[in-house]
Amino acid sequence: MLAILRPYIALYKHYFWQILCGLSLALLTLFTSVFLLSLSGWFLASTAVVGVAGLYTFNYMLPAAGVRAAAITRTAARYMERLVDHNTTFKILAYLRTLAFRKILPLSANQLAQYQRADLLNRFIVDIDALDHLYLKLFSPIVTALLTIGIIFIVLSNINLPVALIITIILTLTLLVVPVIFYQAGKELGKNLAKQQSEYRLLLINYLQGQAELTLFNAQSRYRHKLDELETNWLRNQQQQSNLMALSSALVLLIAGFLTLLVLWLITQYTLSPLVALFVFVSLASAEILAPIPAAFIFLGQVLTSATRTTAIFNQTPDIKFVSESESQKVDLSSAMLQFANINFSYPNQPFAVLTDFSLTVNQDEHIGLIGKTGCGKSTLLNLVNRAWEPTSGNIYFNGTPLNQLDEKTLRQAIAMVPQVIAIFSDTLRQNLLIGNPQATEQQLIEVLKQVELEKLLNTDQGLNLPIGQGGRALSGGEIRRIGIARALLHNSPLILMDEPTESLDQQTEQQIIQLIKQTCKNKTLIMVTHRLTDNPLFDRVISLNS
Ligand SMILES: Nc1ncnc2c1ncn2[C@@H]1O[C@H](COP(=O)(O)OP(=O)(O)OP(=O)(O)O)[C@@H](O)[C@H]1O
Repeated sequence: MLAILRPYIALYKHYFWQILCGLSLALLTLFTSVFLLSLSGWFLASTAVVGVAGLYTFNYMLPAAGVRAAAITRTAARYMERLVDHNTTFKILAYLRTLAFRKILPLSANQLAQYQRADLLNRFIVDIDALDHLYLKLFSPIVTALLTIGIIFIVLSNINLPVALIITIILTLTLLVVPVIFYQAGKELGKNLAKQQSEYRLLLINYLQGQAELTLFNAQSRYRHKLDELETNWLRNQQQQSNLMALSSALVLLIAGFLTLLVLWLITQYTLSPLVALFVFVSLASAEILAPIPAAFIFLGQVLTSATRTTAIFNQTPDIKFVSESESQKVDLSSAMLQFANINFSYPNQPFAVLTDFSLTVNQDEHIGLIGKTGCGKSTLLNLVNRAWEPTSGNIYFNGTPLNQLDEKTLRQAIAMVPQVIAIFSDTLRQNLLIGNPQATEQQLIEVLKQVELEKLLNTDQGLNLPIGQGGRALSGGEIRRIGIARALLHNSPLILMDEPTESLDQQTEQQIIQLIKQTCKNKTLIMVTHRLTDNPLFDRVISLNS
């Protein structure tokens, strides 16, 4: 268990002072609680003893002021403790989330393919969120309770060692044994809850994304039934978890009550010093010290599952490694010549080779059309140039330098890609274009929109700030391709890769796009995957991958 949590606990050293401050405030809160209880108890008992006779002789003011001061200090300290602890937790979560993002980004398509998108999102949000229990509900209360018990023992042992020992032993045993019982009782439940939460999100996201199809095929209710079933089970488990938590609080209260009775009995039995009455209040307050801990252990199963799932992401090392900028070979980026030398490639766990001993030289400013039967490996070839995948053997050279000796920035500068499916982000037209080149000026953006014949998108009051994508202005298939081409043009790289840019377009739009590519790629090297021989006039050479 510790091995799973160690990497996350190790993070706490970066937040040492904040954690120390949080712990001190937690201690202050607990001690003012004990003090408040003791003083109020004493005050009530004393006023009862002196009765009306003490109206003019008993000093009511000082203890009353003490009670008020303790109550205010307790509230303020609790508030400050929550503020500091939550701040620390948010900082830790922010660090973990940034780390997870940094780990996910360089993973290859193959590595990411093992996760469903919704599952990845789940790990990123829910699992990392669950780790906040670790500090807020486990680490901080346990350390505070241990310190409090230690300090209570030191103070009480000076008054009466045997009773102090009895209280300390009972509190320590409760701290050690009760959480273990509740951890065991809640372990499976926690695992199931983490799993069910993740499954529910996955199913819900699929349901929402595929709602149009589900409605068209009248399959909504069947899918909904699955979702409802999962939700019912999930709620049942949540209810069981709440029952366990209630049971843990009841048990802790019972132990605190028992301890109080025991101390009272000891005082009356052995007529101990009146100061020992303080022990009664400590026993009463012990419920506050211990109560959060068994409940936290019920969540431990969930935290462990989330930690395991998060660590699985953190431990992935990218399949494809880029050399650093300082190690990178310098290449000329004003033009592009590409050589494929004896490339062999097969996808992991696939029995057949997609490319076998493939060699080709694409000269500077040459336009190559890649054709071949569906599934023969055309898109794969472009992805090898992009280094989304690595050839099993053989090398690809850009202007004479092997691709794997270029750092990522240089490679991305060298290549612009128009993929088969172009992502339109739910953002403004401007931001969607700036993906191609964040430094592009307003004038360049307008110019490129004219080049790809999309200037009509500027005919609104919003201009480049027109929202597009989900929730914004809808774009036709041809317009989306043009946005893809516009991004590639803005990128201004010497090599352009296009994966079926005219696929599923009508003949007229297809011809317009071909003309557009012809014009805009005049002084660039182009490799374009196509199924259509009508694209032929665009190419200097057509390469068939079938042969
Ligand atoms: N990630 C992957 N894992 C395993 N096999 C894959 C993967 N991607 C593609 N393939 C397989 O590799 C082969 C080549 O795929 P690729 O997409 O390169 O073909 P293509 O020639 O571009 O096809 P199309 O013309 O239909 O787009 C196909 O048999 C495909 O099923």
